[in-house]
Amino acid sequence: MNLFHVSSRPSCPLFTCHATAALPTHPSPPPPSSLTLSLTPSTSVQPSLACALHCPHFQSCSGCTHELNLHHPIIVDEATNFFKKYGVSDFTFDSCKLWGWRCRAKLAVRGSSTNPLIGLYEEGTHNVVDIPDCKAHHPNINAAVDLLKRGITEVEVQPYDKDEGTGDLRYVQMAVTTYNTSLPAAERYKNGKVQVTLVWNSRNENSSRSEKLNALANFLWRNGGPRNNFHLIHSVWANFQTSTNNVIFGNRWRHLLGERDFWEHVGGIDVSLAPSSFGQANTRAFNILLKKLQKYVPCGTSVADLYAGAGVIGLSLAATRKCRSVKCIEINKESKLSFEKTVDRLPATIESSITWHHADASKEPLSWLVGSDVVVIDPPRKGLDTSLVDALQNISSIERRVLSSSESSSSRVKEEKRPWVLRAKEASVQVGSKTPQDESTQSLPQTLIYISCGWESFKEDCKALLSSKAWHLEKAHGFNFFPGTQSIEVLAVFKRGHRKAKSGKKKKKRL
Ligand SMILES: C[S@@+](CC[C@H](N)C(=O)[O-])C[C@H]1O[C@@H](n2cnc3c(N)ncnc32)[C@H](O)[C@@H]1O
Repeated sequence: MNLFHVSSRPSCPLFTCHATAALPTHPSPPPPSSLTLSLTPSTSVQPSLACALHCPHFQSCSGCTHELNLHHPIIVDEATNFFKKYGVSDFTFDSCKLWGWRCRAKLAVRGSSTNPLIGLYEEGTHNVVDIPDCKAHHPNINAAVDLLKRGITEVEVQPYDKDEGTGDLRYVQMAVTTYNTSLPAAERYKNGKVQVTLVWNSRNENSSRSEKLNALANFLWRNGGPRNNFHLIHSVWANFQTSTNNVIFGNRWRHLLGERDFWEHVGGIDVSLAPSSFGQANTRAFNILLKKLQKYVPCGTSVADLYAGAGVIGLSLAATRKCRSVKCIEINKESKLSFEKTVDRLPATIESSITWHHADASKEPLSWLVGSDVVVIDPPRKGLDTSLVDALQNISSIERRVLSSSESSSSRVKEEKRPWVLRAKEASVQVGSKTPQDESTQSLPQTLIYISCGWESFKEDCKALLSSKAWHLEKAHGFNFFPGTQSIEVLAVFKRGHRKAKSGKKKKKRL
């Protein structure tokens, strides 16, 4: 049985752009799969010629909105102009991997047991479009979807019917790990294994139809597990959800088969990601972003990682930048376990004080900023909570107040009494022998690194931060995290205060 669905990569014709990397200047091989473009507003990209999606589901599926020029979403031009207006004229855009980039997909399951449909909703409806040949998916997600469909039919699983609230299988999450050290590095990506989470329409594993769930999991393992020529399935999990709203996952997760731990290697560290934890969909692009990010964090600094998920960003910085301390703040308690596992694999030589806090970054945001030199924020698409924007806008005056009060009260340290702050601190994980720093004597961040997946909200937040004059923009980079769409990931570096005038010797005027 051939489980490996191989899609032929579309050939990519020559395009024109101003690039820092050496680009072909004459008709020659296709461009590398990843390019860093240093863009000026005059950058020209020939419209219809450049790298195209070539996906049979384009227009029926709502996943991709753009078919041409995957390497250069139109929004990049807008971003280039935006950053130029705010003093950054060397915005770069990394086109990353254009096809087969999605390593994490949440797909709806509908239809019937003899004709299951697995895919995304048609725009503006709850009709599911089957997308077996999706060009954005890692090819092994498509192979696992194919296997799952066969299992649904063989085991006679009823896909969910939203109108009636009947059926068993509602959604499936597929996550690919591309980290297998038993293979040469060049072979690892394409041989990624898939962690499958079946979202089952029952309260728990004791429901009358859980026999079907186990039979489906066994089918996947028998036909895609380690005993097959091609080992496709990493593990099978169940999530139980009976709610009638649109929330995909319920609160109950069960590991059914295969390896419990799911490892990926990004930003220089091994990262554990449970299916319940947030994970970036584009593993390769995320790795490129993390490497860029590391350059902006001086060695030995203290970092606050807000909206941290399983702490991948903070822990990658702890390892590569030898941070004095790293503090991760995340609202989803499910990410805690993955954080702890990742920490267990960090090199023993790391001496940072590392903590993870189950907390809402919008409540008392200042309490998370105090004591850090660098704050990294990576919010969901809707952008920053107003309370955090306020704290960042007023950071200079707050700092003056904090410093003067700590001077006047010299060694008197105010006891923390606010219950929500105390609760969040209690719910924290502390790693390493070093105790967290005494925050009462510390200053506030001088560097703010904003990682954004929502361009519209980023622009608003950025304007608000700059209007306060507390920050200026120093650098900005874009990454093609979602080729085929008009969304890009942005990494923007802000520094405190006014931009320093460029030092250059002015020629003396002759009198
Ligand atoms: C875009 S993800 C980034 C996660 C992480 N930085 C990473 O790259 O893996 C945003 C994260 O913010 C978390 N989040 C959302 N609202 C939050 C809040 N008010 N306080 C803290 N975390 C929040 C989400 O649960 C999610 O894990």
